[in-house]
Amino acid sequence: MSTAQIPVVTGSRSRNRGRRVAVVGSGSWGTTFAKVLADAGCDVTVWARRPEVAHEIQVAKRNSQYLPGINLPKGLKATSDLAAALKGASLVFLAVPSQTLRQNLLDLEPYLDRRSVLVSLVKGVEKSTTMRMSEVIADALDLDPARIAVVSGPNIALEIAKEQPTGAVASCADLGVAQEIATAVSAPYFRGYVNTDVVGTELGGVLKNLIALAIGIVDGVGYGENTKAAIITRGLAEMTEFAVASGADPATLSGLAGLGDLIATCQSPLSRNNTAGRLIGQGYTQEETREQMQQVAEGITSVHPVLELARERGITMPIVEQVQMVLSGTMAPKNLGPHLATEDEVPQPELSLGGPRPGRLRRLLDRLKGSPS
Ligand SMILES: NC(=O)C1=CN([C@@H]2O[C@H](COP(=O)(O)OP(=O)(O)OC[C@H]3O[C@@H](n4cnc5c(N)ncnc54)[C@H](O)[C@@H]3O)[C@@H](O)[C@H]2O)C=CC1
Ligand SMILES: O=C(CO)COP(=O)(O)O
Repeated sequence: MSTAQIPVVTGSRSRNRGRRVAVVGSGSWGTTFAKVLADAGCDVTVWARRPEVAHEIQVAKRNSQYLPGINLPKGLKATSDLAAALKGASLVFLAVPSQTLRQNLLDLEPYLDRRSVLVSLVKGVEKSTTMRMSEVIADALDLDPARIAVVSGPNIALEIAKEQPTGAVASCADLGVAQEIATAVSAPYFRGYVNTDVVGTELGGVLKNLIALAIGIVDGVGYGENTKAAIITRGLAEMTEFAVASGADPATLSGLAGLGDLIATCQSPLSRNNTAGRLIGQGYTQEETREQMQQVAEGITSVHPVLELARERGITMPIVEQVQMVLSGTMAPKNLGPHLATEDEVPQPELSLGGPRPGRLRRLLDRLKGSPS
């Protein structure tokens, strides 16, 4: 079993009794995820970099900067002391910006229990190395793959903080560990699914941000639903081809961590990537957009490394390339469109389907298996 998404029974409160977990990062996702874990019955401590944020969560059960109006569970604990946060935690969920993760890992290493599992909730790649977050964890801490996992899905933080139902995929090379994580996160309004395709699950979250930037850009220009539907459909094809060329199972990209997250992020005005794209489409510069955004928009940092990896893997990503051109100011936002083929690409009959290209995927899979294409 590599990619089938197996739901884990909800209502796991009793199964999670006494399960100590930590969440590193107290922005919108770290705080929301800590609430999910607490509502699933886990004993949760969230680590905040800023003592005043830890104090507000611990005492007032609020995080007014990132989740205004949300009451956090009574039992949720918070601290700015990493050692205290990690003490006894069997699962350590990481919800910090992708570019700071490596340093955060080095900071937490001295306090990490040898048996605890590190679970990335982060949807970016490290710019300086082009590594996915699970690769950064392995590289920084030299851990066995069975101790590294990811959780990803259609998870707009504020909606989940309001207990609107959704789910996510917990993925680990060790299926038993993935099941344990899915049980830990299964709250009444949040369902955990499992697979062992870490690459596909993780890349779904990274790549949908780039397509959401494109959607925001054309939204900012004023284009309507046809353009957006075409970008989403062709975007999924680009995501799938890139992921498969990276070793993922194509089925993962059709699931919650791929298509599911793509839909949520492209449709929601709450998405930071979508919002950043919209500002750029409206004519703000990248610098002005960064200044206006109070939160992390991972896609902006991921565009360059993803295109670098695509080139290495012989993949064309026309939409992502256009996003890069708009961001760098070499293409006007109004010219971004779902151009189906670059000039040197002769459309094959299968392109007329407009969706993922089965022939191309088969050739990519053959190439990875070492079969003649
Ligand atoms: N917000 C959401 O809906 C979701 C976010 N994610 C992912 O979660 C990750 C974290 O994003 P958010 O919580 O949304 O971001 P955010 O912008 O809401 O919060 C970022 C947090 O990181 C902290 N931070 C900044 N520099 C830091 C450093 N050097 N060390 C430690 N912490 C630092 C900030 O103080 C803040 O608490 C991102 O990769 C994002 O893609 C994943 C799913 C949903
Ligand atoms: O990953 C997310 C939803 O699943 C959040 O997307 P944004 O980072 O664009 O807000």
